[in-house]
Amino acid sequence: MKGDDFPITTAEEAPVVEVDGLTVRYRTGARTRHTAVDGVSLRVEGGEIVGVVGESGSGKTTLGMAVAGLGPRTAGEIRVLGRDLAALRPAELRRLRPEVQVIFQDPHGSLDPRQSVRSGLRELRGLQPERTSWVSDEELMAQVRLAPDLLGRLPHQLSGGQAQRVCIARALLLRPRLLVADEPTSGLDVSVQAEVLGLLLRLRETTGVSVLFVSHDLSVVRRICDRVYVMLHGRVVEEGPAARVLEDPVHDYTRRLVAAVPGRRLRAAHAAREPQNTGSPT
Ligand SMILES: Nc1ncnc2c1ncn2[C@@H]1O[C@H](COP(=O)(O)OP(=O)(O)OP(=O)(O)O)[C@@H](O)[C@H]1O
Repeated sequence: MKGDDFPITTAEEAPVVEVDGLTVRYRTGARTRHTAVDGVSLRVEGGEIVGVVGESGSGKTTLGMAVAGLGPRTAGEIRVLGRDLAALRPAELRRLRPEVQVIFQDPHGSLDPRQSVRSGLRELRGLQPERTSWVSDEELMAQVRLAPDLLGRLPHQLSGGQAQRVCIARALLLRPRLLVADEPTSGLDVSVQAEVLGLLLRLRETTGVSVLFVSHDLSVVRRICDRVYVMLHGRVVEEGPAARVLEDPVHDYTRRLVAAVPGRRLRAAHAAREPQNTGSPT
């Protein structure tokens, strides 16, 4: 089999991502290591939105970056569409890489400040011409509910919400099976946050994309996630359907996290699980 031509297992056949016993240790000095992720196992099925929650420093970002193939892995296995990332040859890895795209907290920081939206998309198309030919720039903008005249703008001419939608559009252009979204709405106003969450839910319906949603905000997680993993000191201490975990937590730590959320916000998030108003182009 040619290295760049192996068949990628479809989401129907294998989970989009399976993580088994993942451990990540950072070197913190000549003789010291910090274990940021400690034997974590998780899976994300096709079309699922799966949350990873926990306090600051619990290892969420480290886990998300390892799943995206962008961060270190000390031990354990990460399988994307049934393929063990560590066992792939470079050409196979290059082929698999676009299947997982990342959206970060700071959309402006993720965009090249000198590039208009359109020239940024052009550059991505140049890198992956076959994978990106399925959609025009204008259609892509419509998918993320952005007006086409924003294509000519530079990042600093976009609001935070618009810039995050551009980042989502850039990720979608590559037709990924998984979005790793690391606190994607944390820097946004509440109403803009709701629009971006609504957009992610709608994209899941229209494209079948799965999302690994990293967040410390339980009301946001309750609003969009099907299942959730709760992390403490690098370990998963509780997992299950988001409704069960956040409304009837078993682990003391999860109880404390839930208790810290003003009651009204979790109830509002519960109500917001109903059909979304994703807003019109902005
Ligand atoms: N490059 C690094 N070198 C050393 N330690 C690191 C490094 N990156 C992260 N850490 C440590 O690993 C632990 C997990 O960090 P991580 O960023 O994954 O947590 P997090 O749950 O995403 O936190 P936050 O919500 O604040 O982003 C923390 O104790 C952090 O200080």
